[in-house]
Amino acid sequence: MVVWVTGASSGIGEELVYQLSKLGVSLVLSARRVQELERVKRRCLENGNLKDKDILVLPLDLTDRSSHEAATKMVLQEFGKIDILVNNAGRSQRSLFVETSLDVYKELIELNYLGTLSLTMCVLPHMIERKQGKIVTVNSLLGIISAPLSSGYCASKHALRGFFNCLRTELATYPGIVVSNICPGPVQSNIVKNALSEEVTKSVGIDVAQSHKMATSRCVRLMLISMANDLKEVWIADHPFLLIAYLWQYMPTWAWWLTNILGKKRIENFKKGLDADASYFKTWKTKHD
Ligand SMILES: NC(=O)c1ccc[n+]([C@@H]2O[C@H](COP(=O)([O-])OP(=O)(O)OC[C@H]3O[C@@H](n4cnc5c(N)ncnc54)[C@H](O)[C@@H]3O)[C@@H](O)[C@H]2O)c1
Repeated sequence: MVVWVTGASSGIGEELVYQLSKLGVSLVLSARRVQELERVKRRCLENGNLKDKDILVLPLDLTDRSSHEAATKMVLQEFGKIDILVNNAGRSQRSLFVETSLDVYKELIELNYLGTLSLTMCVLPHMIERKQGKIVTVNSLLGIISAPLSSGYCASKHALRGFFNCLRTELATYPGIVVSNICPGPVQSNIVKNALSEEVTKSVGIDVAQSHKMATSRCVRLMLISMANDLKEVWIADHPFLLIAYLWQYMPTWAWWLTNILGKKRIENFKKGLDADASYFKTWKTKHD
């Protein structure tokens, strides 16, 4: 199998290629920083069952849509096929709408939404020709629910979920092509550190507490099980996050009431310069450890 993973230089994407390398699939590692991708490749070779020729480092900026066709051709030249495209690259947001430049919203849509669509558009004709393949998109619980300080991120992830649910129905005549939305809750990674803030040139930039988040390895293991079983949508989270997602799905009026209460605290923390999530989840975790 040939698996192409975007955002393979960090977090969920990085862990995903480590676990995939142990399964003996050929890998294409994409992100913007070639040095980081080379580091990840070296670790895949050290820990996995792959040889140098089985891993292609392919630098790619998801927002540079004009480069996506050539990148796809390069993968096909190298391996002759693409079995799975994992649309994983993305950025989050930590800022209030009233304080945020419209450019931040544009960037989140360009990267998380249009960049993902563009790469999918390049790869899909090849899957249609072979009548098989998997398009796996790392969405988020924030593609289902919404939380304050992430309005642009939520919008981009909701858009992605709507798009891929629609694409799946357009591909109904190709039952060998699987379209899968993976929706994790909080997972340990650099997502908050790399999140956009009020200006497009400004990211959060600091390490935040991660102990209330799911271990990256656990999230990726559950992703792989979902992929192996062709699941169409997967919610990967512990409680209370999973419970909140169920509330949003089945009892939205209650969910909005609860989100207003929790959200108020989140905004307070943010305004004090604290990590928006850590303080109240720390209390919850201590009670339940
Ligand atoms: N960590 C979480 O809590 C969490 C929860 C739900 C969903 N997600 C989603 O998981 C995916 C991976 O995020 P992560 O948590 O590993 O964060 P991360 O910041 O550790 O990794 C993000 C990856 O995307 C890449 N990337 C960013 N901008 C890019 C661009 N313009 N072109 C190409 N690559 C680019 C980064 O280089 C990095 O490799 C994202 O789509 C994110 O929305 C994360």
